[in-house]
Amino acid sequence: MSRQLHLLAFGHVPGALTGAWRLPEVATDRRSLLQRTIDTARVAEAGLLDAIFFADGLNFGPAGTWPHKTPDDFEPLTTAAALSTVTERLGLVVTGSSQFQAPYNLARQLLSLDNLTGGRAGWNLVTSFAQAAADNFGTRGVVAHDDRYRQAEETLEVVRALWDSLEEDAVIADAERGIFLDVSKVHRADHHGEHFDVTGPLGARRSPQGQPVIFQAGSSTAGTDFAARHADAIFTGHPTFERAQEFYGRITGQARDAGRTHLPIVTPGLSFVVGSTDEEARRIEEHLAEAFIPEYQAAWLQEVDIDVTGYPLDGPVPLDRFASASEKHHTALAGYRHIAEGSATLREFLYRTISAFGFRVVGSPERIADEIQHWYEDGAADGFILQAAVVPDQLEQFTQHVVPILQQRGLFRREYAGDTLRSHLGIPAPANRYTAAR
Ligand SMILES: Cc1cc2nc3c(=O)[nH]c(=O)nc-3n(C[C@H](O)[C@H](O)[C@H](O)COP(=O)(O)O)c2cc1C
Repeated sequence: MSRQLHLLAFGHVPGALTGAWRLPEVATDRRSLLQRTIDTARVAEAGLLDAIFFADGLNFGPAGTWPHKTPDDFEPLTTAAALSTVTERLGLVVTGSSQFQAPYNLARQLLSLDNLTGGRAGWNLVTSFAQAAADNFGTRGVVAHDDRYRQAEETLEVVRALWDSLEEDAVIADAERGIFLDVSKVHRADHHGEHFDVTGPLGARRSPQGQPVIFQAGSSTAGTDFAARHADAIFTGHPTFERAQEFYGRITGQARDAGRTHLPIVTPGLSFVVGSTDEEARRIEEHLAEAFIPEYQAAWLQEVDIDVTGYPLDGPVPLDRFASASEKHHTALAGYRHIAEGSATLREFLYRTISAFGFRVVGSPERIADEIQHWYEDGAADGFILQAAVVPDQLEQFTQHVVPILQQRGLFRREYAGDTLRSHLGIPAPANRYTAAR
């Protein structure tokens, strides 16, 4: 299959802009948060996007953020299940922690979602860096970084073994004999490792796409090593084309070295403001900026060991309040430093960090399409995760005005080629290990 651009959208309401709830058009909107989430998924599907994506930090964030937050932190898996009933083709990618969830539960929930959605589920496997998340699970401190990846490795091994419990043709449904399953095609995981002992089998049939798609976002040495070997698709975030291109070359090189024939898809974050002209986009940007809450953002950054709370917003960025580049937040810190160096004031820095997971473009549909094409054709990305400031509004501007340009240029699909997330992403279904061994 020829190479194809992939577009996913963040599904969190009311959007990626902290303080989006203050915008008059949001504050006076009578839709419930659930309805706004549903509308966002529908816009994503009408725009033929590959998937909608839900991140998850397993905590409510630093206390300094609480006064400014909306309690819309829906749990990703249940949200995706609800959205599956109002969409037909759109992929649904949910974050699940290898650190705090038992592999059996993860395997069961994700394969259930995959079956219930006709093969549209993806798992964003995270190792959960936040101390505040650890505090919610009764663990005494965050497990050391590289140990988290060792555990992630074993979690994924167990989950995949459980997903292989039933071979494709295990179901025979012989009503006459009362035999539903051919037990020679049902397998226990019988896993005994450093962190887990799991017997299995998992009583769920193979999904229409074989198995859920694995997404990963590691950026440290251990993280990229893990992603290069295991991920079907890789989330990442870079403030400049050059950094993204370097990352893309490195991670696909690592995947090749690991012997992978089907290379992972790399999708950096793209934060955008689209208007009919560059001038209009700038006006919309000014309007959005009025809702921004710098105090929220300063408090939020404490989570990645940057503590600039209490410093004058119109003064310089206090760079000595940034942790030295730790493995813990490797790429994030590098990205924030880059932003800090180009910001005249702390206020400007804080505003620009709302798109820290990615590149930011403010402009006409053509300008945004040009950037996408440049990154895609010049080796920096296979696609993007769209982080609209306000959803569904800004996402809809994108699907209505940028997507048609990408289609005209032959970069993006004009219709879905299949019904599963794997078919959108062009990723083959993995063979069941027992079937393959026959
Ligand atoms: C687009 C994107 C989305 C992410 N979503 C989550 C998330 O939902 N939950 C989470 O705990 N971490 C999330 N992360 C953080 C990564 O899982 C990872 O911890 C981070 O990139 C640092 O990499 P490292 O763990 O290899 O140091 C995300 C990262 C990116 C770039």
